Amino acid sequence: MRVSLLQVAVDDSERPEDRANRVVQLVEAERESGAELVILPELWVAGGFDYKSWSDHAEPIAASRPIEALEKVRAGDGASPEMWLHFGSYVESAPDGTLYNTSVFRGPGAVAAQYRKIHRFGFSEGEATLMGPGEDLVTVTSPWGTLGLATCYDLRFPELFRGLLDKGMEHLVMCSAWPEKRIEHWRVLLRARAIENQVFVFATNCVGTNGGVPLGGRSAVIDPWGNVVAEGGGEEEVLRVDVDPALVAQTRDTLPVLKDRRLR
Ligand SMILES: NC(=O)CCC(=O)C(=O)O
Repeated sequence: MRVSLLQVAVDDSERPEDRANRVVQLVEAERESGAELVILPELWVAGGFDYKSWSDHAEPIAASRPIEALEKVRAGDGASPEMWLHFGSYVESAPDGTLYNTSVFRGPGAVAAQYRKIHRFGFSEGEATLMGPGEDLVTVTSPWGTLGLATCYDLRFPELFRGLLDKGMEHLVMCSAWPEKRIEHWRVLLRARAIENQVFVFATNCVGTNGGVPLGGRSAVIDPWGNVVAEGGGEEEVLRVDVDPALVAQTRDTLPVLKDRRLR
């Protein structure tokens, strides 16, 4: 399973359209490198903390130009296999006008999923006041096993991941815009979610300064035993890993703690 995590710089100094064009090229390069699954971060076009611009970027998922451009790269020209792509998340405008922080995931053929972030960050401002909460847990069936989707602040709510586990999750795919200030929480919680659910965690964060908030990077791949397979630094970069998805079943057989769960 060859996975690429694109730790994108989402700087206030770069125009979102320029960033979108740049990221399409980065994804193209991952396709050429042989990646099977590519994962982008949270709100990488509009910016996770540039709240004031969100209404300018809000649109239905079906009308998003960055998604349309990335979909062409994902699907390819038919000469090589279609990729699996987590497009990151976007400011979705729903038909009733509500905004959501919505992740888009697509794979070969008809594989398509959308996840509206359930836990909104910001307390009395930002996402918590400007966006609606998602209601549904989302999993995707893949050749490597069942993928569970989650976004950033969700990481602090372990019951969400138990819910995904009960839906068959074997690998967790996360997109984030997690600030540098609390990056040690991110690092600990990613490992905790991997260990307690015995899953691979593939978590892509942003870097750069967005809405004046420095973002922390440290995108990571954690195996089901809790080992850090790869971890990013604090600059834009691509993490490329080749992992064996069978490690999930092996870990669950070796240390069958999930069979001892008593409360559901
Ligand atoms: N974009 C987010 O959800 C940020 C979450 C965060 O900063 C935190 O949980 O701390």
